[in-house]
Amino acid sequence: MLHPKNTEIYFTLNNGTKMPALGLGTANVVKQIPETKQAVKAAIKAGYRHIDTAWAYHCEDRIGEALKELFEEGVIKREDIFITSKVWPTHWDIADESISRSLKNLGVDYVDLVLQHWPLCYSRLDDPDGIDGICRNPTHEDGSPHYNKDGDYLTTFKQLEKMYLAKDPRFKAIGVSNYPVVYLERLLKECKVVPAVNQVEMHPHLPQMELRNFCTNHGIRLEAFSPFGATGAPMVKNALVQKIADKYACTPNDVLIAYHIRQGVVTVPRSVNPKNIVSNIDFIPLSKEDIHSLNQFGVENPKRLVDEEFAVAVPGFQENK
Ligand SMILES: NC(=O)C1=CN([C@@H]2O[C@H](COP(=O)(O)OP(=O)(O)OC[C@H]3O[C@@H](n4cnc5c(N)ncnc54)[C@H](OP(=O)(O)O)[C@@H]3O)[C@@H](O)[C@H]2O)C=CC1
Ligand SMILES: O=C1O[C@H](CO)[C@@H](O)[C@@H]1O
Repeated sequence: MLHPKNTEIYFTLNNGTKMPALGLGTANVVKQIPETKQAVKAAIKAGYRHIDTAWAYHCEDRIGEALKELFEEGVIKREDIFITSKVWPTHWDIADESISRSLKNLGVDYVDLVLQHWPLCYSRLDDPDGIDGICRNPTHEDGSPHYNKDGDYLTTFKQLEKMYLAKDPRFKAIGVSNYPVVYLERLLKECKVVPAVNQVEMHPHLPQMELRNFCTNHGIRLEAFSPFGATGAPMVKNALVQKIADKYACTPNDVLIAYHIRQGVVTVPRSVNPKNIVSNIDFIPLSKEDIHSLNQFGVENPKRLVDEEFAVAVPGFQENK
């Protein structure tokens, strides 16, 4: 039976926007940021039509260079691709400014999706070595996160909602990231717009079953970040994933991507290696039974692999520290 490639699968968001199931992640480690441009060009030429980025990744300008060349070469037009950017906690109360900064760096008039990156409010501290002169992860002298104590994390989404309801042409949809169920419950009580997406860490060690059920019931599309377990791709070495890969004669990465797409979850694996970028396109017809066994593995062995210390204020993070 002929299957589509992962890059040919699209999901519809709650406002009718169509989002490619597979995207290229661009949260590259600092030393690999210069490789972002070639990674984006390789991905687009391989058939990817979705780029996941953020102000905080400090690479939107390099993505912009890649897109400029791809548009000029006639490889793609702006309307052919889906771009996500995100508003970082340093910009919790100036989402408008953050969006404008990202569009300038990307060299585009609009993005398809804007996410509130974290439900947190950081102080905005000057940092000549930071991003746009701002310290990305401000801390107190004791190393604890330098939150803005007067800030309310929901302010950011409320600002996005206000711009969205005013039909701001700079984006098509709005959403959140790293929102636990309890924060989504508050958002749904206080806001009019249901987030189109909630981007969270998901993989067989973190199946997020409660969040998955909640988001499905409320029409919020889940998007899996760190599908391979972040830098070094630790999930690739998982014994159950490797056993299932052997069964389908595919790579563990293929299983880790199909695990999401077969459950209606968008995923955005990161790579700067053109061979890996191409290999992540292969669709695997993962069975319901194999998906269930992967979910059950995580239910029995829950493990957050991207447990950011700066997220200590968010329920569900740093709990085992
Ligand atoms: N909203 C949020 O708070 C967050 C969002 N994200 C988003 O999710 C994206 C992906 O998550 P991320 O944590 O970056 O990492 P991933 O889980 O995607 O893993 C990336 C690693 O996998 C390796 N890899 C990729 N493809 C293959 C392959 N076919 N074979 C072997 N190894 C492979 C990469 O190495 P190589 O480059 O050598 O291929 C890299 O080391 C991010 O880039 C970002 O866009 C991530 C974290 C938080
Ligand atoms: O999106 C993000 O990527 C980095 C690295 O994983 C993380 O700090 C942030 O939430």
